[in-house]
Amino acid sequence: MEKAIIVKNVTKKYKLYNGMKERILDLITPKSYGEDFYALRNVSFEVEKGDVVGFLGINGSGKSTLSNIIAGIVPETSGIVQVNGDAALIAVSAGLKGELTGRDNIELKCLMLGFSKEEIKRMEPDIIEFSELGKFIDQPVKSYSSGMKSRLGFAISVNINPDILIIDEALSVGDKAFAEKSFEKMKEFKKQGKTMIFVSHSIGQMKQFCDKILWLEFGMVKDFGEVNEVIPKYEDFINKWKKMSNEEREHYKNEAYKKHQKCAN
Ligand SMILES: Nc1ncnc2c1ncn2[C@@H]1O[C@H](COP(=O)(O)OP(=O)(O)OP(=O)(O)O)[C@@H](O)[C@H]1O
Repeated sequence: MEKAIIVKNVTKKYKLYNGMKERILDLITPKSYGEDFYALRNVSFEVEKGDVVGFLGINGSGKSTLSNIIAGIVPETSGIVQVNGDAALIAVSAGLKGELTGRDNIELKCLMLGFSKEEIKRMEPDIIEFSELGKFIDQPVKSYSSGMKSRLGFAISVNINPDILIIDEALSVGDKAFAEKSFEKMKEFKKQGKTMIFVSHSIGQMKQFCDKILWLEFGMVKDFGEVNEVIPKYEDFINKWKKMSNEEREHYKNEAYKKHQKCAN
């Protein structure tokens, strides 16, 4: 099978600073200040062409970090990321410039992706229609609600028709009607055999839409496999997690981060 995405031993390290002073001191004497924080640790998985893979995990598990790395927006600290084709990320307001109008953002994003002015003029009416922004298309994006930004981002990304589509929580901010229309569009793409990554907290949508699930837990791969195998395990975990006290959750989290160290050694 042809691979669309190969992720091998990917780690993303951030520095956490205790206040502005530490941040500035670290700029002067790099690596002396701040605490290392691993948003992802040794993440490996492969996506076959035409597969729809859902990223699942509780808040802060690294789903958006990994999506951004695959989309080429955030650099990995180490490891290998191979993406075979154009990848477009649809995330809440990803890549939109607030000072520019919606229409200018369409042009800018399409130009950056290598479309000619003529091609953009041809695509523009479909993008505007899909976005349902009406006259707001000529207003600066900074005046848009998060739902409006998400609609514009979604409309641009689906109309440029990329090989790989990465949808990060973009359906959760729009209204129900727009989310349903977008979900239908995604199903259409799936039928066409497009490769997709879908980040959502909606297990129902995952079951309907995804072939495989990557379950991330505190930056590490907890499981990767067929939807029917991984989702029941995730649901069991969520039920346990819901019943845990704050102390129990903290303990669970600390144990997970200890595993980080082990897998790095
Ligand atoms: N620029 C940054 N600097 C420091 N830490 C960061 C940065 N970006 C993300 N993180 C941390 O990395 C971890 C993973 O974040 P990420 O947004 O990828 O998680 P997520 O699974 O998408 O969460 P959610 O479900 O809440 O959207 C979090 O602990 C977050 O605080």
